[in-house]
Amino acid sequence: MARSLNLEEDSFLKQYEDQEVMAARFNYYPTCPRPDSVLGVKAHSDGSAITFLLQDKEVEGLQMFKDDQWHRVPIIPHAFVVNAGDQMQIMSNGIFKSPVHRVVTNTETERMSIAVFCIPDSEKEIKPADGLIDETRPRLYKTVKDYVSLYFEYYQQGKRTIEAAII
Ligand SMILES: O=C(O)CCC(=O)C(=O)O
Ligand SMILES: [Fe+2]
Repeated sequence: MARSLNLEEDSFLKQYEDQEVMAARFNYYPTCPRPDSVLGVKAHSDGSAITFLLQDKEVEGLQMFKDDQWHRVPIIPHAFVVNAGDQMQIMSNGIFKSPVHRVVTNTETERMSIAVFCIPDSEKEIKPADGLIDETRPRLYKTVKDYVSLYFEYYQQGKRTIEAAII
């Protein structure tokens, strides 16, 4: 990802490695009699740097918000959905966007997924890479630390954490 922005290959990794965390979440969505009013997971962006998601290989449910609309994410069996998280949005100075997504429920079939979150070391400072800041593209985000703790606080209040990091 760094190379695709003409940065040194380790520019993002060196910001966050040492005690970085890979946390897996196993999601189980039972059938729901009222999918019109109940979500499996409310709209959010991930607080990670990167998320690898293995969707259920038969049951859809994940949706991404783009251009003011929700779009279903099709199932590609055995393929991962790779999402940039908020901390990647910060390190890339807004070039890689951390998408808002949600999971809808259905009346017919239960669904499962596994999300693996790659999370920077909570002791490390995360900030936009120097090579991505210039007069035409000013720095967009503050330096953050232990973003995930802040993330859970904001998540519970239904707010987007990335907004707190905007300069
Ligand atoms: O179940 C899914 O497809 C997505 C779950 C998700 O967005 C998450 O665990 O952060
Ligand atoms: Fe997510």
